[in-house]
Amino acid sequence: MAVYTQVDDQTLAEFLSQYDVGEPTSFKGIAEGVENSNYLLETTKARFILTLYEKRANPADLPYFLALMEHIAKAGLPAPLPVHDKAGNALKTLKGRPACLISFLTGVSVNDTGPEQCAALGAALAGMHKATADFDQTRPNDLSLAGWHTLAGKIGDRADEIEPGLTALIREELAYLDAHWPAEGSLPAGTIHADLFPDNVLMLGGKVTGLIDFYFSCTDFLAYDIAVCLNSWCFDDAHAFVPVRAKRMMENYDILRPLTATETKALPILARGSALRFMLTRAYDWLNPVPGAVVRPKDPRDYLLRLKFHRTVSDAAQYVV
Ligand SMILES: Nc1ncnc2c1ncn2[C@@H]1O[C@H](COP(=O)(O)OP(=O)(O)O)[C@@H](O)[C@H]1O
Ligand SMILES: N[C@@H](CCOP(=O)(O)O)C(=O)O
Repeated sequence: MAVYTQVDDQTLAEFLSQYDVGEPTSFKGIAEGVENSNYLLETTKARFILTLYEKRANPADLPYFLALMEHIAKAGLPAPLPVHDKAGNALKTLKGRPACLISFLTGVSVNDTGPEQCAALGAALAGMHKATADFDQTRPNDLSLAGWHTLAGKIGDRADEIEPGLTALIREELAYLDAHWPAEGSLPAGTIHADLFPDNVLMLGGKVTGLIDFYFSCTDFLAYDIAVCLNSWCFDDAHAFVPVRAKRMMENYDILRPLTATETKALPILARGSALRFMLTRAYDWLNPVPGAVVRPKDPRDYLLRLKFHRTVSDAAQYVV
């Protein structure tokens, strides 16, 4: 459960008086997520999510994230719509933290990532990439190569507390990625979600009803988003890769936005980078728990296993056979 900052009733009432959203009828901390504090708010008018931005969120990036969500929602895709207060502001301050009220989307966070769900994901991801083609704001991906080096430096040799030999493996992998990561301009780029894990996709009856948690979104290779989804959707509970999931996801993505041959060829290296990225953030959080926070840290070793798998892949065709 991720609640780092507690909000009491009186503070909430004062905050809500700045909006035209009705009176609160229920307010609960949400039992998922690891990055920010999230509350489900029900009022006499509607349901909302109240987010207080924590640790990794850079306040300077928040206007970008909110504008992006608004752009996607207005394009007719199921993204949360930021709620503006009576003075027209969406980004506010609560308990000394940046905060925002966003619309509540119906649906259930995906927990079965079978082929049908992966197919629906592929179409939704391509739809998002198409809908953001005319989004004119940009944000560098601060969790790409340079950011991985910074994180690895902060973790240092404590990585061996997670698994003996991990420090050396991280060093070796970073050297490989430095030498092989695609150069800027070599692959189609645009706005990516960058964290489209199953818990950030809501579905009902097999249909995508919500794309949420845009707080790592940035401008990067579009195919990197596919690599993130290969990692987070296409492995089973025993961390074995399931090619039929990848096949259905990529087939459906391709219908809306066909991948170029260069993008397909780059998938193994993008998947290696993406596996390392999530292993590093998880490793950092594992080794540096936030005192007093209500949060369930995620296991970095799951992504170490994925990384080891991608190291055996020399051709993207191996992902779909
Ligand atoms: N707009 C929304 N509509 C419905 N549920 C949401 C919405 N935003 C977040 N949630 C719920 O809150 C949980 C945590 O949100 P998330 O943005 O993933 O948090 P974090 O950034 O801390 O990881 C989600 O798994 C989902 O259950
Ligand atoms: N998806 C990341 C963690 C980021 O948190 P999220 O709950 O916002 O997805 C991971 O699984 O490591």
